[in-house]
Amino acid sequence: MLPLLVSSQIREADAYTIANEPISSIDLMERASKAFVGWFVNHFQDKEQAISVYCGTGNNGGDGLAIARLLCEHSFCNLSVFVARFSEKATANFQTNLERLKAANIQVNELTSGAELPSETAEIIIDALLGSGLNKPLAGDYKKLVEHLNTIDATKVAVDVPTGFYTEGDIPDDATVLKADLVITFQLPKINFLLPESAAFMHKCEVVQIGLSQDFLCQVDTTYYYIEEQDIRQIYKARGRFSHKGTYGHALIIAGKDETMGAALLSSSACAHAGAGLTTACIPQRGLTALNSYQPEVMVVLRESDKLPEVDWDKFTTIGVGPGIGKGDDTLALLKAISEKFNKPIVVDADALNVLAGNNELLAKLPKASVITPHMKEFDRLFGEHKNWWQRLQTAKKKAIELGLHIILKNDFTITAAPNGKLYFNSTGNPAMASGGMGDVLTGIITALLSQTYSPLHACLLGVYLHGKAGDELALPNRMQVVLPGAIIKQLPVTMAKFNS
Ligand SMILES: NC(=O)C1=CN([C@@H]2O[C@H](COP(=O)(O)OP(=O)(O)OC[C@H]3O[C@@H](n4cnc5c(N)ncnc54)[C@H](O)[C@@H]3O)[C@@H](O)[C@H]2O)[C@@H](O)CC1
Ligand SMILES: Nc1ncnc2c1ncn2[C@@H]1O[C@H](COP(=O)(O)OP(=O)(O)O)[C@@H](O)[C@H]1O
Ligand SMILES: [K+]
Repeated sequence: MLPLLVSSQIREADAYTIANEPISSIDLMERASKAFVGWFVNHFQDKEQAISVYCGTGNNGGDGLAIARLLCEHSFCNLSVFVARFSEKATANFQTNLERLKAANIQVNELTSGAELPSETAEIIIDALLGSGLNKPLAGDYKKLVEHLNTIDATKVAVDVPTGFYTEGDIPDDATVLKADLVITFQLPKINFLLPESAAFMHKCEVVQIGLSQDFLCQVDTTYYYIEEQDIRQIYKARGRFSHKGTYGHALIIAGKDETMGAALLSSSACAHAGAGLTTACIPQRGLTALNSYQPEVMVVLRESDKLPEVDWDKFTTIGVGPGIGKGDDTLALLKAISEKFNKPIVVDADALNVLAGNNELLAKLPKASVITPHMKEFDRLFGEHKNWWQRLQTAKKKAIELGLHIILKNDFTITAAPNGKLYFNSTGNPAMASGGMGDVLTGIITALLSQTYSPLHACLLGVYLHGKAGDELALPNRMQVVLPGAIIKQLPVTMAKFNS
């Protein structure tokens, strides 16, 4: 899995690579700039297009100058280069690249403090003003320049980080940030790129490799990881010969009420499709016919509204509870019964979470290492209002450790917070999946994986990945705007089949 680093660790990774590869700092910058240009020339093929490159005087600016020189070498010669001379400071690599640019006879325009900003007609603006070295909100000349660039109707491509964007931590509400159409970032996505607040400042992000030390990246101590297909391949277990339904456990889905029976159908159907050996749904009588016709493979334990269902708890490998179950006292009674009678990890979602929000002491009594799957609103109901996603990450980490639970915070890049204090970002899923019932399917999948004796952490990582991957396989090739939960369910065995080799 990819470790995600905060900016101080990125600097350490640069320094470690320079010292141990070894490679000089200027050559590392050249490599980064070549990686940027390599991606750029493959995707922007019109060499006549007017391009303006705006450079600061730090290393991000140094990249910008090197990029301008390399683009010229690739025959992009309708180039204008601007250096923002807003401070006396300049890094040695910036200086070297300025000299190289001048030696290549490329003209540089200097923008000085307070001077009038250039009128801009370029079709592409490359932003190399500030990168991961940002240490305070933009103010004064930088702020003015970025505000000016934001008014210009051009395609904006940021080098590494959009100027003014905080790569980790809180992004102030009133921050001035360059609005990039595309960010070509070095080596690793930056943590805040994966949070919804970034949407206002970047439309798309591409990661290019610059060869930072793998030794460093393998041993770095970080909280944040990005899960990729190769990690899932290691987690996924193909079915063995001589296995039978007993091998894959018996999952109990407790869900549904009259008005929201669909949630029970979706989660129990997803559970069966994701490979539980047996699936039983605990639902009200009124849902029986619907369930039998929708998914005849699923068995039933009936539930009356004012009475605890008669469940032979020991019979089940795991439980998924909550989708469409309602927020009544009967849900509370059920959760209490589960916490007293069941001691293997379970999945708790939706209304069951809303009931827990009013009965926080019960959260600590859930079976050890259980999984809760809140979306943002459910998360805030459980743990209090948060002003942004960075704060939610910190709470998720703290609560996962404190409660000994796995917290799946659902989002574009769904985050699993584990009791080991680590946060894992998922890399699959797309906006076509933003439709009601999608979370119910996820609950069914994770319950099925627990039933198949995946560890709770692996069940979370694999479940979230497969759910998003099924959605990607359906939506992306056909540019579909909407994929319904039922379609994801049907796709699951196909998605899983690809991991069987
Ligand atoms: N050898 C290396 O260290 C490499 C660095 N790279 C580039 O270097 C960048 C980081 O470079 P730097 O650390 O020089 O930092 P930046 O170029 O991001 O910033 C330059 C300086 O601006 C000042 N600054 C910060 N916030 C400011 C603000 N709000 N207003 C005005 N000035 C402000 C700081 O003193 C900072 O050091 C990366 O984003 C990447 O583009 C790449 O070339 C890869 C290799
Ligand atoms: N834009 C998106 N990108 C990736 N995944 C998404 C997106 N929108 C929704 N999803 C996924 O769909 C699911 C929605 O869950 P939830 O909000 O609980 O739905 P519901 O309550 O309707 O069942 C989550 O797993 C979420 O990650
Ligand atoms: K930048």
